[in-house]
Amino acid sequence: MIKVGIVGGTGYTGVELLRLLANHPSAKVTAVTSRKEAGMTVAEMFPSLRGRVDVAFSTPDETDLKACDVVFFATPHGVAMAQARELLDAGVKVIDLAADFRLKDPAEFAKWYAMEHSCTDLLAEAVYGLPEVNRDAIKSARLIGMAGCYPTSVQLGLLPLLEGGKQYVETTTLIADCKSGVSGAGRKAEVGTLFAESADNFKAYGVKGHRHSPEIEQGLSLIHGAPVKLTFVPHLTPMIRGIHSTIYARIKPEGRDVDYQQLFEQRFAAEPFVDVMPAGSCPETRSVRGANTARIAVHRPGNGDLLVILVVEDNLVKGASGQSVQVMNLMFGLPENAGLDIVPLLP
Ligand SMILES: NC(=O)C1=CN([C@@H]2O[C@H](COP(=O)(O)OP(=O)(O)OC[C@H]3O[C@@H](n4cnc5c(N)ncnc54)[C@H](OP(=O)(O)O)[C@@H]3O)[C@@H](O)[C@H]2O)C=CC1
Ligand SMILES: CC(=O)N[C@@H](CCC(=O)OP(=O)(O)O)C(=O)O
Repeated sequence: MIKVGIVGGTGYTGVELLRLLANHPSAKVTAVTSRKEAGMTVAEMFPSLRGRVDVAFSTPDETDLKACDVVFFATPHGVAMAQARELLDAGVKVIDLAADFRLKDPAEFAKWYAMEHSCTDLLAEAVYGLPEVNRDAIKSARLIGMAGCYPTSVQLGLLPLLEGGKQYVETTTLIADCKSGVSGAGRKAEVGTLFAESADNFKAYGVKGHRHSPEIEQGLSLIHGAPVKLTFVPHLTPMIRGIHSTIYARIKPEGRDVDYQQLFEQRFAAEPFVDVMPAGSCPETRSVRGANTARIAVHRPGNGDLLVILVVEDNLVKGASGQSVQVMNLMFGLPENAGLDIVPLLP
């Protein structure tokens, strides 16, 4: 049994990890931290886990994380980079759900996250946690910087078009118009996610620049093998879970005769967690709620020069905790879908 530690078990991605790992056949949560709720059992805090998780929160200082085989950081940016070195030296694998190990350039990290990177020596070693792109590297990694929630959906939606230097679409005019449910902002108190502020409302944010833009451009440029530019506009929608990304890509002359439905179906045929919908479909966020699946549809309106790619995922599952369990499975040589064989909850 793999011994799992979770730093930040009271947040939305933390409790989602607890839920998913409660059903995992080969992993058990043996340590979970919270500074505010230390002493309380997980089941007292989250009655949804009564009878399923038998562990109590303890403070990060009191928790013996070095006794774990793997530690997930479900914490704000800046926490994992302060502890990763010590854990790795003790032989513990580290999976960070925050952005500490996503961007390869520490100056970009400082610019977007308003803090200096305190562990730059590990940036080169860290592997980006997006299995459909980096599966082999993940299998042998000790340290993972999980892909962000919006970046997961956008990179999956563009993967078949850009991979390996493909010249089907223009790579300087890409647009990702993305919408997220409010759990994407975490469980911390913020005026913008109050019911009275976010319910019955719809708004864009971060239009001038969002911290996921450099992550998406870095990832797409690596996928393509040449610089890729993208305009990313996130929106907040009055739902709890879910991301819907609408991606626009202008077809180049070289891409006019491509059968895009077939391209997407073939690219993802062997992927356990990516479902390419039949031609003409419009995937709904509720079709993936609670599950580790991204559903994708590719459209070419009027058979013209613009591709419209629709991607839905659950931000807390394929966008965060589920994908991080998928990554753990790969790191430990387990079946990739262990603990993740979940039918979405509907309605
Ligand atoms: N929500 C989402 O959809 C997604 C989130 N992420 C990323 O995952 C991470 C966690 O997100 P989320 O679960 O939403 O966040 P939350 O705000 O819901 O939870 C944060 C957790 O971290 C703990 N924590 C806060 N500060 C510290 C600290 N300094 N040291 C140790 N523990 C701390 C909190 O507990 P306590 O204060 O009691 O210690 C809490 O359990 C973030 O980096 C986020 O960007 C990634 C993809 C999607
Ligand atoms: C709705 C909302 O506020 N979403 C968050 C992104 C979700 C998140 O936590 O970002 P990571 O995937 O990088 O960890 C935001 O825009 O900052």
